[in-house]
Amino acid sequence: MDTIFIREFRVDAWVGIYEWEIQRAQTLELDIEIGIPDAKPGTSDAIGDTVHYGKVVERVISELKDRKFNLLEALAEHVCGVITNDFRAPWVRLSVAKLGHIRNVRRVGVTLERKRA
Ligand SMILES: Nc1nc2c(c(=O)[nH]1)N=C([C@H](O)[C@@H](O)CO)CN2
Repeated sequence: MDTIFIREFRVDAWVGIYEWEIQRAQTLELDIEIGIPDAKPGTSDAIGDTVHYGKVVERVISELKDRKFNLLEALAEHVCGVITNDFRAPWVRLSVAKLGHIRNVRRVGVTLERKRA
């Protein structure tokens, strides 16, 4: 499957189980791969035949602005749902990382892969 990628996408979000995380938003780093149906946009050359990556970035920022999650898994599930349902992507792989949370570890997080139902 052809894919679109969005890498090292930094976004502020409310996520975590500890008091300091509940009190303030933190910056996460997302890597997103989005399946696109087939080679159609390569031949049609039309933005309407593909997923507009700029719109995905805007939408993810707005989805995470005011929602609160305990777990990265739940946040990632929500974002995968938006991409498969609202952007009609057949497949998505999303990694979400917290930065500098654990000594000696630059990033910790989760990766989810989902297909459109
Ligand atoms: N599998 C997970 N483990 C942990 C998560 C999580 O979202 N998924 N979250 C935390 C805390 O919020 C932590 O990141 C604070 O530093 C711990 N483990």
